[in-house]
Amino acid sequence: MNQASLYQHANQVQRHDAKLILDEFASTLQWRSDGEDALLDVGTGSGNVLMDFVKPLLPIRGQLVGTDISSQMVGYASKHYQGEERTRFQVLDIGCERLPEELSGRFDHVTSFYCLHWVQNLKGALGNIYNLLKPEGGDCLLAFLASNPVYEVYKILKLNEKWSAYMQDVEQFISPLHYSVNPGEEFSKLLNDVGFIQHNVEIRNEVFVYEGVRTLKDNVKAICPFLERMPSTLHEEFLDDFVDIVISMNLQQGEKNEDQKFLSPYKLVVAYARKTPEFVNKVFLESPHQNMLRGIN
Ligand SMILES: C[S@@+](CC[C@H](N)C(=O)[O-])C[C@H]1O[C@@H](n2cnc3c(N)ncnc32)[C@H](O)[C@@H]1O
Ligand SMILES: CC(C)=CCC/C(C)=C/CC/C(C)=C/C(=O)O
Repeated sequence: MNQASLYQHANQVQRHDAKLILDEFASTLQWRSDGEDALLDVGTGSGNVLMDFVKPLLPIRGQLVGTDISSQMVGYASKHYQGEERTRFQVLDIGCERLPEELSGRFDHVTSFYCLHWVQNLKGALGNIYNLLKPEGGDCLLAFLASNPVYEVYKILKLNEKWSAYMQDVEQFISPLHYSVNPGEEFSKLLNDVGFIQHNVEIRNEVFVYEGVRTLKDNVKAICPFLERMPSTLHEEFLDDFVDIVISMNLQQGEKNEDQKFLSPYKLVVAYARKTPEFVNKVFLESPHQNMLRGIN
């Protein structure tokens, strides 16, 4: 996905989920007492989630780094938010073999919203998130799709000879947890494997309602990796076929008029993890969030 301005204007579900999760975890994140927190966001995209919902939580002297694998996204965010103090954007593939020196071990917090389902090497990405945090401790808040009906729609579209040539590698764009029978347990194990000793992982069953066919198509256009491979003259036909499959999956409500809605039931992984036990022990003694801590492994 490289269409930053499309994404910036058609990311209602992503904004909705990030805001809810940040409201919930704002006081669980372990803010420094000196207000000099450094926070790195993974898969920032066009930047509006980071700037609208994460930046307002950061203390006044905090530093923010937005990162993304797409130089187009980074270019858009840098331009759109130029002049924002203590904020910069840089290209980073969170699945990379070796983290850039200037990022490794520098951060108090790592956040990531709606990115990790794009990364097939989830363990490598989590290892990198662990290593982005300072050696003495830090925490991360991660939210991404375990499953979404969009993946089943892609697989059906690939069977159609009109689209199959553009979709040969469809599995590369399906969440690595989509086929998991217990995505929460699988993700907890990965967090453990890379070194996070304390963590809380939840799988949330959500339903998002897209109001009208244009809203659904715009949201698909903003994230669908296959459209940029085909001539733009085919886009509307591809999207029409997409919508027909959604209807055949009984995800439509109402008829072809103003009342037409599309339901998207999906599973969201929401994970909060801290790096060091000493750090956690201190937090356990001080934290008022007893219900949250009961869930920590
Ligand atoms: C759906 S957008 C989410 C953007 C933003 N976090 C939000 O919540 O609106 C996913 C972003 O993850 C980025 N991405 C995909 N694979 C990545 C990787 N391996 N490393 C870093 N970013 C990646 C994409 O380029 C895209 O901008
Ligand atoms: C009804 C139906 C199939 C809706 C799918 C809607 C949609 C655009 C899902 C996108 C999921 C996704 C991969 C989001 C992202 O990465 O931001």
